[in-house]
Amino acid sequence: MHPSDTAGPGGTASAATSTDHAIDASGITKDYGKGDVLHGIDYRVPTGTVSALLGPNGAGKTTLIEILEGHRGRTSGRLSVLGLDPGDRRDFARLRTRMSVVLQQTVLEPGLSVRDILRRHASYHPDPVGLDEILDQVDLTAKRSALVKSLSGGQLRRLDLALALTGRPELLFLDEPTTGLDPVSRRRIRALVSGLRDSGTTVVLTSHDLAEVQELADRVDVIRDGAFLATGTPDELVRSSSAFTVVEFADPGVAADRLPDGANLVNGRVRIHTDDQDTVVRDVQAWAEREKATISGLTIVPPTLDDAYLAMLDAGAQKTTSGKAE
Ligand SMILES: Nc1ncnc2c1ncn2[C@@H]1O[C@H](COP(=O)(O)OP(=O)(O)OP(=O)(O)O)[C@@H](O)[C@H]1O
Repeated sequence: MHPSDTAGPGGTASAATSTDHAIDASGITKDYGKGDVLHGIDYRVPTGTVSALLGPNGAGKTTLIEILEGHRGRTSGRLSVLGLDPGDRRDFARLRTRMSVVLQQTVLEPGLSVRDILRRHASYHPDPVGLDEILDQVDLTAKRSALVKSLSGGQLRRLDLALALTGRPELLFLDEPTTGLDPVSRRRIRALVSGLRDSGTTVVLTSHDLAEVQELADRVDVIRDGAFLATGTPDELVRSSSAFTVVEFADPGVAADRLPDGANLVNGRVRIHTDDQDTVVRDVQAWAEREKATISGLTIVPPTLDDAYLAMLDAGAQKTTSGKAE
């Protein structure tokens, strides 16, 4: 889509030049006509990093990403993407050669071969990645002569990615890049994204696969109801969340009322949730000595980004609920 709806205050804001941040947005609002769905978003993405944008359905992710891509106008706020303003028609045209977008679904001509579609796309760019190299990167070498209409869903997604990478974009927007891919392709695409970042490409990722986000993202922004709830590295978000570490060991066969404080028996294992694993492990050892119980198969599983994200949304929901009640 061309930025036909980019008129408005956003379209006239001047773009600051910024080399250390591929994206530098402040005070972005969006009103589709029924009130703001983005409430003054400040969003900065350092150059050469992978940033993930997370949030529940309707949070405003697509709206924000489309504004950053120049496919949607903002109501107000300042925005610089690669030093240009995507809301400005001329800047948008310049940005198109420097950034790429991989959507979940793209319509490609079904009667063209993979090779022909990639060659044609390469002709739009001054310094395209070579055909063999790009096919290898997305693992489609064996399909170079296949027609688009004969490709599987996963192969189409990889072709989309190849098209996006052909022009060596400085900034890449990826929407659920590995959804629908088999585990081997998924691993390969993740390695490809890491490699892009290592070579200086900035990647903005939206994904509901939080294990993938935890593996790939240098930073994560969580948006809810049009405002950021949290920002940080995956580790920072996990550490600052109220999600628990789980300490577990095999059921030593003691009576339920003699288990350690706060412990539950789950599927033949004693399970304790804690935010202080060292104390729990010490307490469990002391308990075992007292009870003459044998501890075996002890595991300590720290919270994941998935756990932290759910705890964060839960806490946000509780805040909203208590706010309404007051
Ligand atoms: N074209 C539109 N016209 C009017 N309202 C819209 C339009 N697009 C989105 N909205 C509203 O803006 C809000 C944010 O929607 P948006 O699609 O940005 O959320 P999202 O986080 O991408 O959600 P999802 O994960 O479901 O795709 C929602 O309340 C939605 O109903």
